[in-house]
Amino acid sequence: MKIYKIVSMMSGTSLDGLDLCYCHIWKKKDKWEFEIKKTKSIAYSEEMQLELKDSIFLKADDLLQLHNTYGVWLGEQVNTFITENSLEVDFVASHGHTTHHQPQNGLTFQIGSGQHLANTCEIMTICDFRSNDVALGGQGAPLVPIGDQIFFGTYDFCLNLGGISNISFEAKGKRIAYDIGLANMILNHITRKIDLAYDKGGGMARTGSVNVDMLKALNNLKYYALPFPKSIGYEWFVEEVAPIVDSTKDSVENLLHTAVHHISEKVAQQISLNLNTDKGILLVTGGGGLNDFLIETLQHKLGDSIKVHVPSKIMIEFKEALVFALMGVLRLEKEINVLSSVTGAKRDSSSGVIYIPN
Ligand SMILES: Nc1ncnc2c1ncn2[C@@H]1O[C@H](COP(=O)(O)OP(=O)(O)OP(=O)(O)O)[C@@H](O)[C@H]1O
Ligand SMILES: CC(=O)N[C@H]1[C@@H]2OC[C@@H](O2)[C@@H](O)[C@@H]1O[C@H](C)C(=O)O
Repeated sequence: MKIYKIVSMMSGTSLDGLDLCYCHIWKKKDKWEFEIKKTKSIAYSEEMQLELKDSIFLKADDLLQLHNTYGVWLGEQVNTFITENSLEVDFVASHGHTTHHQPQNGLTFQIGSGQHLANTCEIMTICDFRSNDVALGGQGAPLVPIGDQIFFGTYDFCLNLGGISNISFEAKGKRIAYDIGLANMILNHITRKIDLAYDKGGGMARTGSVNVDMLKALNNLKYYALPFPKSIGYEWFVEEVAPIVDSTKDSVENLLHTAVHHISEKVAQQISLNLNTDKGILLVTGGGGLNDFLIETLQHKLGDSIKVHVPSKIMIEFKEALVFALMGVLRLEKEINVLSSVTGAKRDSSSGVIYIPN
């Protein structure tokens, strides 16, 4: 039995940092299985956070430069992670960092040049998992649902509360998934007003109260009324959401409290629309799983028919990185790793570009 040994990396939209995961993945009796062996999170410096956040405004040559230097930086992080833990590695799977995501215009771009990365760590690297699906007319996102199906299929719903919230579930024998909308991106945007990276445990949000006008404006965002397949990027936040938050004159506590109600209301709505059992389990991963106030508010809005399950901190933080490792394995095995039932592409695909160090 072949056991794949992988270092995978994810840099998400909340811009908190880079997640590295070392795992083993193997197939037993036609079923993929995994074990997470080591993990590491590297918080972005304030400078790097700003550089990545503002990358949507860069000129093409500056963006390409960043693509290359960030690729080298990723390779260096792989080297350090391997040395620190004396790891044996077959390949690296890297999501990169999404700077542009406009599937409606036929484009998505994750920086972190695969060739620079592979050359820096001298290990075969698989990355650029989204472009092929967009070329096939799909959203190129979300991609993690293939992992939900293969590794976490016993849950009725899988919810990711990252920078953006997205959900995945089985309906009529098919995996369905889409970005629901806001999550930590809006919460972090609010706390940055007082130079705070995030609201730990939702403690500040808990002490606030709802700003009715802001809640109404957020709930009325056009994206929520669109049918799936659908996905969003940081561009959407800058254009549609930030103006609502920034024009609301209220305390940080009230802004946070309102945003938590909005996030959980939208998630609960999507679940009740797609619930076809009277007792279901919702797996929640992503940093929002560590926001106690958000989880409590969500459970309250969901009522008794769905039990929110928050797994271990490792699973909360590294599930996405783990799934990119699985996607790399599936790519090498020429098995499907992107589902058109989720993205709306012309067909399923085995996506990801393979770079050999040179
Ligand atoms: N203890 C905590 N309490 C409250 N919120 C937290 C806590 N720890 C992390 N978070 C929130 O989770 C965010 C990180 O979440 P995560 O790493 O899942 O996002 P991401 O992977 O960047 O996003 P995406 O999945 O959208 O790409 C942080 O920026 C912060 O807002
Ligand atoms: C384009 C892009 O990077 N999208 C991210 C983002 O962050 C959450 C949500 O929006 C999801 O669609 C996706 O990430 C995860 C890893 C995914 O593809 O499943």
